[in-house]
Amino acid sequence: MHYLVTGGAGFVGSHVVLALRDAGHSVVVFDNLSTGHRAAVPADVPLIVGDLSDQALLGGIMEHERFDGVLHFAALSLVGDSMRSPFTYLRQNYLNSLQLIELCVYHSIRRFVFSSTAALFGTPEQQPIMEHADVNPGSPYGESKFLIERVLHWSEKIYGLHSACLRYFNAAGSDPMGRAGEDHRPETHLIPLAIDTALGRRERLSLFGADYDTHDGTCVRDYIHVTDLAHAHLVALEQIETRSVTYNVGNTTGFSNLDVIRSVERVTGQRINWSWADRRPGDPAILIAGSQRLRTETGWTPRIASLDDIVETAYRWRLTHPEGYAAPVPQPAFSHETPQIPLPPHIADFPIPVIADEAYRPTPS
Ligand SMILES: O=c1ccn([C@@H]2O[C@H](COP(=O)(O)OP(=O)(O)O[C@H]3O[C@H](CO)[C@H](O)[C@H](O)[C@H]3O)[C@@H](O)[C@H]2O)c(=O)[nH]1
Repeated sequence: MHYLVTGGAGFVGSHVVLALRDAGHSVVVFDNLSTGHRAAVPADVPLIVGDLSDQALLGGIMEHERFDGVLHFAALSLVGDSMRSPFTYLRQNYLNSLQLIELCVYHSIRRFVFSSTAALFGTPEQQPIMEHADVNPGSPYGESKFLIERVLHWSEKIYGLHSACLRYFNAAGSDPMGRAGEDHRPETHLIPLAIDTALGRRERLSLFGADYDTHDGTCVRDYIHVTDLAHAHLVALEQIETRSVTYNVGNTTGFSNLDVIRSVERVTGQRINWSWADRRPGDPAILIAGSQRLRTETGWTPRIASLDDIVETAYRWRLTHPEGYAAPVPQPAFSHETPQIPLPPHIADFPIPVIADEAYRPTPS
């Protein structure tokens, strides 16, 4: 199959690109490199550097290439950030995705995999959180993802676009073969920050909130290895041959922030210098996945399930990539410059399709 992967230079997207290629699929990555890295895209995978808001460019690419499906990762993804910049999150995540989905329908692309989030559940009473739990986003980030799920719901009902909404819990770790890793700038996620503190690359780690209603007062999260998460995309693609699905993707085990600190200390053999800080706005106390639907319907199961093993892969990547993707990564002589696939000469003038809904309807076969 031939897939377009938006945000394929980012943390989760780049691991999914590897999984797709390992499974024998061909991939084109579309990324504006605002948070992703050119070096995170394998050298023989075409990378088109462009922004999701550039409908003309996306439309031109879809006109030129026949994609069997789109996997959509490009998004702003920080809960705390979204509390400070709600409109930016809603506009960029929701509007850009809406346009992308419209383009998919217009170009008769039949499969769409969407990186959704546990953040759309807010602060649920019941843990683990099942797929049918009430949606009540606790942040504009979670809300923006839920709005896109609704667009996909109607896109299937009216136009037959099959989609998988994968609600990620906390993606962590790195490719066990060392081909990709986590490199956010600035880094805001607990595990890489704790590792960098253990390595002496950061002076101190702040732990946000000591008074949550959890076993030790710190937030509890369900950490899912990014390669297991990537495999969930492969099995989801099989499912959406015939229908749309929504899955929670997690390990079904919760670890507190203090548990994470202890795990990083075990794996690295170093004490972590940390101190308490105020709660971070938008953080729910506990998020633990009920992933039963994904497991029973697809047979998927996490292979790197222990927290120490997850941390170990992240640690190994950091040791070999102390500067993340900024360090020189050996590249073959053939290097990709934008755009990687030949685009039609009239690309810049490609008309933005503003078309009556009727035009989208698949012709009855
Ligand atoms: O310096 C830090 C950084 C984080 N934390 C805490 O560590 C926990 C995990 O925080 P992360 O930033 O690592 O991850 P989040 O749970 O905020 O968010 C992640 O998981 C979410 C779903 O649960 C979304 O998918 C989101 O995009 C993704 O970043 C939270 O309690 C957070 O407050 C700290 O105490 N100190």
